Amino acid sequence: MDAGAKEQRDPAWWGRRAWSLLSAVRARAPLVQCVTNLVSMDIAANALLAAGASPAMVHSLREVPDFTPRCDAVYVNVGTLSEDWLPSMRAAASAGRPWVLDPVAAAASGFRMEACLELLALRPAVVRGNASEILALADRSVPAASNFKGADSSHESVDALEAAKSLALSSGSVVAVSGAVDFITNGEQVVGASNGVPMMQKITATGCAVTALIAAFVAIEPSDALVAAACALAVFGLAGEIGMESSKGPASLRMHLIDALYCLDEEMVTSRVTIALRP
Ligand SMILES: Nc1ncnc2c1ncn2[C@@H]1O[C@H](COP(=O)(O)OP(=O)(O)O)[C@@H](O)[C@H]1O
Ligand SMILES: Cc1ncsc1CCOP(=O)(O)O
Ligand SMILES: [Mg+2]
Repeated sequence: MDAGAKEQRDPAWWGRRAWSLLSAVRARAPLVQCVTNLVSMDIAANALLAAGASPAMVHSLREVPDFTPRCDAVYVNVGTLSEDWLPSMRAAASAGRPWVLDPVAAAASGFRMEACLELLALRPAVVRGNASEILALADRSVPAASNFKGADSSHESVDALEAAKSLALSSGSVVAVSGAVDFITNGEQVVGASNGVPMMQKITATGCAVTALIAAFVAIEPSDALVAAACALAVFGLAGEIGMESSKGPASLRMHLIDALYCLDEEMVTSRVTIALRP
């Protein structure tokens, strides 16, 4: 990105970009193969459908050669990793389609960390995790931290910003750290997306669902994964904000977030998406 391009990327530019990518998802309904965890399957598929994409939860190794090449993007998520599924993840990630990785609870075990690092070496377009996951991946270790919370983060997204940058440089992938502010970086530029509500952390697999949405946006914009990831995170966060207006707690937010994602219009997206290039 040259200096001229940077200057054009004001908040209004991001709003228009988010709307154009969401509109393209709706128009083209990209097919997204999801090799994802058992907890997330329902919300990830429903989030993709509400946004206009076509989800397919296909994880048999024997189906990858026929199915994956016909997909517009692949989503790999290690949340309920088992030895049986790892070969499918490897194969789907290696099928030549743009793909994204969600390293759920990367520090849960040596097995999971090794699997994440092996998958990362297959060059996802984007890796999206919470702060604890990105810190662990960047460190390539399973720390004996007393505050380890499994799939939940025990850090703020800003705590993982430097780790995200170094992980992006070492892996060649765009790295997105979610949280109160979502940071998205290719190691050089950093973009912050500030949409969302804290209650989203109280719904299981919202992180998994937003990573699925990133895959749909990457299917539309494979040559600019940084922009695709930032816009997907902001759009999902905005759906959370609008959904929260009618919600009493996590269960109703889950429903209203999906409805809001489906109902987003140009005015809402261009006026409320909050994305900015960080200095
Ligand atoms: N404190 C917060 N304020 C606003 N949005 C948040 C907050 N924490 C998380 N989110 C949003 O919730 C979604 C899931 O993020 P996160 O909880 O970090 O992931 P995970 O579920 O993988 O731990 C993202 O869209 C993120 O932007
Ligand atoms: C609770 C849980 N356990 C294994 S996968 C999973 C879901 C994690 O979802 P998220 O990373 O979006 O919180
Ligand atoms: Mg997660």
